[in-house]
Amino acid sequence: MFRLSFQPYQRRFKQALRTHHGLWSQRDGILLQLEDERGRMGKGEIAPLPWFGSETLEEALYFCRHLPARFSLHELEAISEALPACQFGFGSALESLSHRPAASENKEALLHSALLPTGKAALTAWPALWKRGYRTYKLKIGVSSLATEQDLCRTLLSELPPSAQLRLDANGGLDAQTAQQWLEICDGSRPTSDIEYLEQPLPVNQFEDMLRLSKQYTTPIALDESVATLPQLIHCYEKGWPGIFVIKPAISGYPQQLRQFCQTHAIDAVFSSVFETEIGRHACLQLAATLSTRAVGFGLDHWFAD
Ligand SMILES: O=C(O)CCC(=O)C1=CC=C[C@@H](O)[C@@H]1C(=O)O
Ligand SMILES: [Mg+2]
Repeated sequence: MFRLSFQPYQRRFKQALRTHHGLWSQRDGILLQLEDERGRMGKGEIAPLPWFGSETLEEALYFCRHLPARFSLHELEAISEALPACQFGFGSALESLSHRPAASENKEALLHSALLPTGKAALTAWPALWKRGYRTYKLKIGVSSLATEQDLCRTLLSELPPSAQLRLDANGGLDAQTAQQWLEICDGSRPTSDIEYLEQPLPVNQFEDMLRLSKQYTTPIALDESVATLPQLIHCYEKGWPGIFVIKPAISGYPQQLRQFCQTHAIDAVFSSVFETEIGRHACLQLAATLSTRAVGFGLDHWFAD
């Protein structure tokens, strides 16, 4: 049997993150601790991202508040699929309690990608991140006009050193025509271009259009919102998605199930943060270290006040 203690937290961003979903200025989450009958303790984090399809913070708090004072492993392993952030938080706490040390020594070998501020601020932000060792950057698009963002992207690519890689993330904010225009530019600048991939160009309900585009252009397309939870990821895999899968472990569901799927299916995965704290980040990077070779999207500490 287990007992739970938990604490909601808030982390304000230094500057609001502007994406096609809107403005996001504060990360709200829950830190939890499990204790078993042998006195072993395990820490976990619940970091919901409702606009990606996870539960809300309120739903996660309701779940935590309504667990009995002592509960069984069965109850821990039977959390609803409607609560993927809770599944991750309790699943990773269980792993840390039983000291399931995944290949954490690889964590240090991970390459990291830094999320740039949206718009022209990206041009002044990347040099300091370069000095800190980042060689992969992500730029949000699908927020301003196509012409404005394409000019910005061209300027950024002209400034970045040749060894840098750039990821473009539309958060589903393009339509088929503008996605095609972006892919023309991306393909047109290959092979010298540093554009690694175009992330979630179209809304989740346009899978077939993204599948068609993935066959028409060389630049890889990465699904993110479309594969936010493990059931969604499996669904897109079974529909034959040939491209990259962006995995946000903290909202994907049980880490055990995610590990199992990725170990048995050779998918091209990029592990990505949801701006969680060090507790959730540690659990996510333990997964990334053994399941992907691409830079991980956890270069976010510059988004928070020191
Ligand atoms: O993946 C990364 O490189 C950093 C994390 C990141 O970009 C995101 C985290 C959470 C919500 C989103 O706005 C955004 C994304 O779409 O990937
Ligand atoms: Mg994304």
